[in-house]
Amino acid sequence: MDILFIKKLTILSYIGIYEWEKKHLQKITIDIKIRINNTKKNKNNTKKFINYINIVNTIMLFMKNKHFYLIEDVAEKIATMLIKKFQLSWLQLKISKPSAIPQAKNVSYLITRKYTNINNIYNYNLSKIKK
Ligand SMILES: Nc1nc2c(c(=O)[nH]1)N=C([C@H](O)[C@@H](O)CO)CN2
Repeated sequence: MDILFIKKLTILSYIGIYEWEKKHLQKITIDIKIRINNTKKNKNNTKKFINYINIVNTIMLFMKNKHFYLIEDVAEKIATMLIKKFQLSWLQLKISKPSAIPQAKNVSYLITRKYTNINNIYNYNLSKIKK
């Protein structure tokens, strides 16, 4: 099994449950591990690949100018979006908020998600075509 690993993608975002956190940018970091099936080839017999720059740009665009309450929400939303958009079979995503607890170096939320429901993928693609 191969893994594409993006480590400590750093983003300034509006995140937190308190009122002041809606207007105050805070640093979060994201670690993502993506399972890669390296045996797949396309019609021209060349290897398919997941462009990690596209993954990063998708996350940055998603986070831009939005407020999220919980790090749990951000993890779930990004994981769902990446699985659907890039048709990933498995990913692990860790989101960290280093400034959250003064007495702790970091606080993180770690999730592992699989691509399980093909209907969701079709719905997603369809909704994009309709726009
Ligand atoms: N389980 C969680 N607990 C808390 C979160 C969170 O995202 N998930 N967030 C906060 C505050 O926003 C805190 O980070 C402010 O510094 C508190 N608890």
